[in-house]
Amino acid sequence: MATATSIVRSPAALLSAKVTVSDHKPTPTVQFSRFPSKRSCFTALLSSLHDNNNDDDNNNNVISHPKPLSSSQRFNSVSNGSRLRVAYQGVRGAYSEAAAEKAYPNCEAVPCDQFDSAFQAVEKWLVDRAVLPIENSLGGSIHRNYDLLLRHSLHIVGEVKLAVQHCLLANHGVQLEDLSRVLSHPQALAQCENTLTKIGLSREAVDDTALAAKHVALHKLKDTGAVASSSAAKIYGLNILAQDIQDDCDNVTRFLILAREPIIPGIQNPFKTSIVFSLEEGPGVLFKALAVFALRQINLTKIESRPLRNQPLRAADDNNGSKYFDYLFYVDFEASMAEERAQNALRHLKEFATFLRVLGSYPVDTTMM
Ligand SMILES: O=C(O)C(=O)C[C@]1(C(=O)O)C=C[C@@H](O)C=C1
Repeated sequence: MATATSIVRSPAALLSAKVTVSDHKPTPTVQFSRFPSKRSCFTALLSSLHDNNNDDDNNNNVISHPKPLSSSQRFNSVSNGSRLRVAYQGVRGAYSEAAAEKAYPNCEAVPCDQFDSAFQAVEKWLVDRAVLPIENSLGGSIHRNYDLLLRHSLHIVGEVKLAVQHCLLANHGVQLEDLSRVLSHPQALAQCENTLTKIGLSREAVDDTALAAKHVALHKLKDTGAVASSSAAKIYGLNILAQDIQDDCDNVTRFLILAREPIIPGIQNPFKTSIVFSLEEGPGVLFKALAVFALRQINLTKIESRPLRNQPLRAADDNNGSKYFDYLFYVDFEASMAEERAQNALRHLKEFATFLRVLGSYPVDTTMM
């Protein structure tokens, strides 16, 4: 199993935190001797690297001239032979760590306290990739990551589907009847909604499933359990009271793999492309947008709409004082950007979209089909 390192939040650990940037960019190893106590490790880490990066950017503008990866490179280690560093949100034992290891079996999985920190870790060259959840078959979309995809400029270079099997965990000696409360990530609580209602436990949300397990173990709680993985049970020394407590046995979370550079899209394997666009207000405009794919026999696998945050409302053209909500549309379609039909579809969409960005064209994870 890959070891989790470096990006930590406990102040004690910060005293010895050491981060080595293992990719092509010659940013030096960063060592911390001391941090202001209340400041998050990550924030301090970023600002300490900021000056370095600025210098570098001014000199050779590395970040604004990305070097595309080939699609086969997705599974390799970095070019200098060291292990790929992959950021995930959560602590050891989180499903996201398992997803990072499924994507890159020999990687060094790097925990981050927030999704945003994982994005920034890639952007600041602290890690090589980030693996972040985007949707779940029971709980639906992880909206925060949709929003972050647009706020940051990373590229989607792959996807990973992970079967999520939740357990109800408690300290040794604690029985189901002793529990009145359960902690977990909101998605995990939503995926076990029916089971938890049947048992009659109150729910409390924390940042990730493994953190819930860690908290229950650390504080030796007797009335509180955690919904988390069997590997979290092992890591934090908890007892598994019940297994497979998700509301449907087919519980799958889809994660995106993010990198600084896009991959060169291929046509040998099934590819998927993710885009985001906005449209003028008007009857049938979304219908017209989706038709650019239907006309070319391109199958859509996902559509998600999110409010356009910097311009959430738009006045109606007829000047009657009414206002519309403005939206961004995220669409995944089954074609590679190397295919002419995909290029034509996007050229067509561009004729009337007010904004369009390709988030990535990447191989489909076929392991769960
Ligand atoms: O809390 C975790 O263990 C996570 O990795 C996060 C997360 C999510 O955000 O959806 C990942 C997979 C499961 O769907 C539940 C939680």
